[in-house]
Amino acid sequence: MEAPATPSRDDGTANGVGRRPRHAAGPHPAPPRPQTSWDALLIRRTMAEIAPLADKVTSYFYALLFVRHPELRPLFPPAMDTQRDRLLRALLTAAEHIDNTPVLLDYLRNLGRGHRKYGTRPEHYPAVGACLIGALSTYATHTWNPQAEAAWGRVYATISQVMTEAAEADGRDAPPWWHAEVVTHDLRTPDVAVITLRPDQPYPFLAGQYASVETPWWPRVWRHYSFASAPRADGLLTFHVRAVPAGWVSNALVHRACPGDVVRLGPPVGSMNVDHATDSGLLCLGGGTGIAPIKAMVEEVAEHGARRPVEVFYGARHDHDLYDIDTLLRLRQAHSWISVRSVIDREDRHLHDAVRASGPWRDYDAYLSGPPGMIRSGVSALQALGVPAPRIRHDPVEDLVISGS
Ligand SMILES: NC(=O)C1=CN([C@@H]2O[C@H](COP(=O)(O)OP(=O)(O)OC[C@H]3O[C@@H](n4cnc5c(N)ncnc54)[C@H](O)[C@@H]3O)[C@@H](O)[C@H]2O)C=CC1
Repeated sequence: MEAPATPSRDDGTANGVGRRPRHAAGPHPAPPRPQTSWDALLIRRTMAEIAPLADKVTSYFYALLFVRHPELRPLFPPAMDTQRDRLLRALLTAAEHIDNTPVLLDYLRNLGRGHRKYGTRPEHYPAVGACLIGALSTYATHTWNPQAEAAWGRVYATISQVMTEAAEADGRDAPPWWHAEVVTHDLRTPDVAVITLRPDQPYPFLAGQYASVETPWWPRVWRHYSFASAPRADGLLTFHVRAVPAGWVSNALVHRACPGDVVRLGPPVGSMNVDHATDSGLLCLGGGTGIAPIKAMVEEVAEHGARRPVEVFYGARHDHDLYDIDTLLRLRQAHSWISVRSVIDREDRHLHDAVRASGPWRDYDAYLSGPPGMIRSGVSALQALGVPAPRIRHDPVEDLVISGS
């Protein structure tokens, strides 16, 4: 059901799909899962049947949509390859969380808000819903029946209602997108740029969040990047971008963008934020350009004024990949309670090994940001050290799996 171009991060192993609701495992444990409803069972049955045919279902869905509604084609990016994966992911997400109302609502509201920048309007939803049901009924030949169709109809009606209401409410006090001018472009390595932008109007966000970015060279192709600084008094925003092979947006931002160019930004999203209600220590693992939100959060803690232990582990494959170490070292110099350790890959020692060796970390809130493999190995190392899962926070790993384009 996910309509136009949901952004993906393409600086590395991109996060190719709409962010899933299982946001940063936060300090609050997830509520117990309610009993599975009949609709949820029917939805999951369909999903299980179409899972092996995902490619066919998504191609058929888009073919139906563009044949029946050619006026919607311009809302989507010129190349639909990455887009194809997103549809199924959004469906799986909705299906997976259908009985977990607060989580699903949060996800759908963000999705609705995020869709404003694509030009999605309320009247587009029934068109998408009819084509979705058309595609599912064509491929879920064993499980499709009137009950399944009714269940999908109800669920889709809820999804579209929540999304349109959220978009409408957001429209009362926020623009659908922001224009932002490149103010500085600093090529720190042959493929990593630190870019500073000046939005055309105030852009409120929290350290740890991210935004989707569209360049003028690839209209309607959006990618996620995290804010690399805490909110600043001058309103400027900073992003770290690595140009990845065949990464449209990342290559444009790293190798083409110059001061004076104007990009578009979607609204801020993400819930990997610092909890200022506690004074627990922060254990931060940043790998490669994943250091961006970690730096933003450390700056925020510093600005907040409370002295709490902050232990940063900055992982990189080679020395020259530690492109932002000087900034972190300056922060450490200014605040005695911040510690910064860089960890260069060795055959027998990676970032998670270094973190494990310096444990136990049981009393810390852990924040991880970087490639999916790093997040997974970091999380298992921390869990093995006894850090409770609710204290381990990161953006959803599933979103980091699909490569950007
Ligand atoms: N640019 C941004 O704003 C943000 C980027 N990210 C993500 O961070 C990643 C950064 O990519 P690169 O800079 O190319 O990082 P990279 O591939 O150079 O790796 C950085 C660190 O992660 C470790 N690592 C990589 N793969 C691993 C694996 N399979 N198992 C264990 N450790 C592993 C490396 O050892 C190294 O310490 C991308 O996936 C990007 O999507 C995440 C948040 C923000």
